[in-house]
Amino acid sequence: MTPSTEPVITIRGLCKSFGDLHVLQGVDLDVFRSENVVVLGRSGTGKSVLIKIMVGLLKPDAGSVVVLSQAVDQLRGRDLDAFRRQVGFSFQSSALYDSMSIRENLEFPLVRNIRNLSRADIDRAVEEALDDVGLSQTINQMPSELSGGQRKRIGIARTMILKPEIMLYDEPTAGLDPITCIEINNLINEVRERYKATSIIITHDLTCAKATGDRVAMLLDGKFERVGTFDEVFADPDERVQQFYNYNFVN
Ligand SMILES: Nc1ncnc2c1ncn2[C@@H]1O[C@H](COP(=O)(O)OP(=O)(O)OP(=O)(O)O)[C@@H](O)[C@H]1O
Repeated sequence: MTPSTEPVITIRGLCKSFGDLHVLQGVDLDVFRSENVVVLGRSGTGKSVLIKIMVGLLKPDAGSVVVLSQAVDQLRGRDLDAFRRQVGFSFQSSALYDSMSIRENLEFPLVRNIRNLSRADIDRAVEEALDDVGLSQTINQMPSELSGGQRKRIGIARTMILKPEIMLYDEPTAGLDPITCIEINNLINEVRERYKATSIIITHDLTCAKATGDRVAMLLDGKFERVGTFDEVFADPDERVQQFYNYNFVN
């Protein structure tokens, strides 16, 4: 699928420091509708800070972040709540509630965010979301009974059940075996095909980056100094870029 030329996320001159620690130092990025953009960067380079600013959990020191035509740092109260429903955040830990069954985990965001849903509507949405991730059979199981890969898939289903326009994936393949990683990569691509969602994928896993990213943006010294296709970015002889590549495949 070819992403459109309509930007749904526009970041300009974004800066964020914590005391003397200058984490983001002028980040610029456009993300287009239905595009998968992978954000790469070493630990502590500010990937999570960037995502938190994008969903209004942190305030920038300078610069602008416009998501779905809204200036995120201006949003308050109900507007911020409505905005966050359009942006799904799939956490690294899957963030499932261990004391709830898979059905209850999937019902939770629906009941919390959408009023006046009938029992039949809820059942249909849960069944569809589970079917989308190929785990219909787990509906009455508990999270502890599932594998790490299955929990990740349920986490993605739980985020997708609200049909967000934008998906943010934080380390979607961390801690999974290579075959399960490939399944998750395929699922990320399927989500985009099925829902025309726009996705930002934070990862250290270059196989994931290559498989899912239309473009890759590498955070170096507080900026996206390298943005392009996977092959374009890693063709760069810059030592920092090559080091990132080599450590992924050698160590
Ligand atoms: N609320 C905060 N207060 C102070 N420092 C913070 C805060 N949030 C993040 N930082 C610091 O900002 C830097 C960037 O953190 P961030 O979590 O964005 O890194 P990251 O690139 O996501 O790393 P990783 O790949 O390890 O998850 C870190 O040095 C972190 O300690």
